[in-house]
Amino acid sequence: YPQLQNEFKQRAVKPSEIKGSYDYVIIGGGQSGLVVANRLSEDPKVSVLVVEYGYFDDSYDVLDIQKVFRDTTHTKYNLTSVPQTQLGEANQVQSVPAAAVVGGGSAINGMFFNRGAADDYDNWEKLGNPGWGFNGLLPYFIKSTTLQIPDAAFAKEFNATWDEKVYGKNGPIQASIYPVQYPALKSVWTGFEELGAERQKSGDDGNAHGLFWATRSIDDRTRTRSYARTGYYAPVAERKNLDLLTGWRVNTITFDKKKQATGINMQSRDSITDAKAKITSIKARKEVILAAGALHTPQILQRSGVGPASLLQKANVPLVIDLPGVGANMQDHPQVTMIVALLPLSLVSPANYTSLAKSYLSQSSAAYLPASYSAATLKAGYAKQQKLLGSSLLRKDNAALEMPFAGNGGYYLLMLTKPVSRGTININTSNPYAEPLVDFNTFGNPADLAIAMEAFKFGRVLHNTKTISSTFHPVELAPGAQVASEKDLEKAARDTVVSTTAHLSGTASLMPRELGGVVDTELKVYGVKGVRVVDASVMPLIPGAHLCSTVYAVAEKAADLIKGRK
Ligand SMILES: Cc1cc2nc3c(=O)[nH]c(=O)nc-3n(C[C@H](O)[C@H](O)[C@H](O)COP(=O)(O)OP(=O)(O)OC[C@H]3O[C@@H](n4cnc5c(N)ncnc54)[C@H](O)[C@@H]3O)c2cc1C
Repeated sequence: YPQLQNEFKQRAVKPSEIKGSYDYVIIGGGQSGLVVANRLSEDPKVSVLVVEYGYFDDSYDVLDIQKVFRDTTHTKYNLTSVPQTQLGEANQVQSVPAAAVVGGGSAINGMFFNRGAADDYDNWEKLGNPGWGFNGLLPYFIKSTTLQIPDAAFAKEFNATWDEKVYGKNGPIQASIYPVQYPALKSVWTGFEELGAERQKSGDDGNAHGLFWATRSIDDRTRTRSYARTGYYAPVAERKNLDLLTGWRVNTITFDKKKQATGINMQSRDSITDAKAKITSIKARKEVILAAGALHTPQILQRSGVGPASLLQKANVPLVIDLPGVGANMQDHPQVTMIVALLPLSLVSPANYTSLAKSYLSQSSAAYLPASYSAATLKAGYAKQQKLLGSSLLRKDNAALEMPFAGNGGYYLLMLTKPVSRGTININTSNPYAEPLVDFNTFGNPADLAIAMEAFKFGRVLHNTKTISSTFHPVELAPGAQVASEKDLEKAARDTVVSTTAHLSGTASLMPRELGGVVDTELKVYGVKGVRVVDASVMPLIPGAHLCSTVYAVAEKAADLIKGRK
């Protein structure tokens, strides 16, 4: 790839070159961290340090879209969840995917690049966050992207459509409709239509329901990955006011007596097992910005004394501010596999959807929350979420299930897009420097289990449509036709559910403090000064989409807020 050399441009600072203070210190050079670093350093008078635990990965495999699921163990954290006793015995401990590399999740993800329905983001606004609905985010979805129009012959053959208005023309991330498709895709499409799924011009204009062409974060000119490093970092790597330090871990944010953040403590990654390792302090003259992802942002806050008081007491961490929401409200998209359409619950389960949604709405709101959600604020926040989610489940223009389809006749991923169970990410109280304890609490709320069982049944209905059955003659390999009774379907769901689609979110939520929120509408952490969160942790409700596109929009909006442009 000689033509791609520029994509790997870098100016890695050596530890000895690091200055003692910067205007902004960004924790994490992953996806959101690089967006904010780029935008803040546009002003040459402003100095920015990014501290990233991972390293640059200059392997061309990163860019090669055929290597999308290559072995990335060297660019990931290696951890598993706590046992989830509500799941099948062999399925309780699950891996927790999280990137550790410059570019973060955007460097290793599957390059699905879609947005949730307008209703998903409007729910953020309805939780008490003016400016954070779909219309408030749309300018940032546009700013972060460039749409690459597919070849006309391809578009005609596959009837591919899109809405140019909702993408940018010069945004850093290339969004394309991938023009290499199996011809049999058309038959899968027809099968969905037989069941009443509606074709949309686009899913990214707020209409993410029914059938539509989703974009991928792929630069179609070179058929390579377009990600935060190529789009946001490489073009500005030479800026002298932007330092990126790799292979270092931020331990804590430091505060003065007035709870004003003063900077960070950090140590080199190769010293983290050494109890006597040298700790380096860096001052932040203006702000410390957390972009460490939904897994580590709550851990760093808790380690710094910002989090649930009882947890911090157990861990012997001196309390700066009691914020029960740090590490709570954790959401991901669980998936059950039966070996893209975004389907409203009414389509997945025409006979039962009203009763499913109503039975969820009639639950006592605190009934299925994790035991650690003792704070009244967390319960109040979930009660408000329950009303919004319940009514979204009843809507016909919002989806409860995602089924991406490729047209190769198999492999249906059934992803629950509106999980109602809530998990936690907390520091390990016996060692806050070990990896955090992740409890997805998948199916903690029986409403998620009920929807997963309906998803299995829907897959069978789809296989039996005239077009799909006659084109593919599908044979169900898993869970298998013998799994028919409600009891067996429930067991299959518990035994096979995958807790994550690598969409960890919500652990430092954008919500009013009295609803268990952690950051305000300017993404400032409640109760302290000079700390913001700009990553996937702030999403108060997980949108019904893969998260990358929303992370770019949130980080772009965050950068404007920090610069004082609203
Ligand atoms: C395997 C995988 C597949 C995915 N597939 C898709 C997909 O196909 N489509 C899609 O839309 N989304 C996908 N996602 C989700 C999406 O990529 C993420 O939601 C998004 O990248 C998260 O961005 P972020 O900025 O919140 O965190 P990240 O990009 O994870 O950035 C956090 C960074 O902080 C660093 N860090 C953490 N702790 C510290 C510390 N103490 N000190 C210094 N640095 C630290 C980490 O090393 C990391 O680089 C996938 C994610 C993964 C992991």
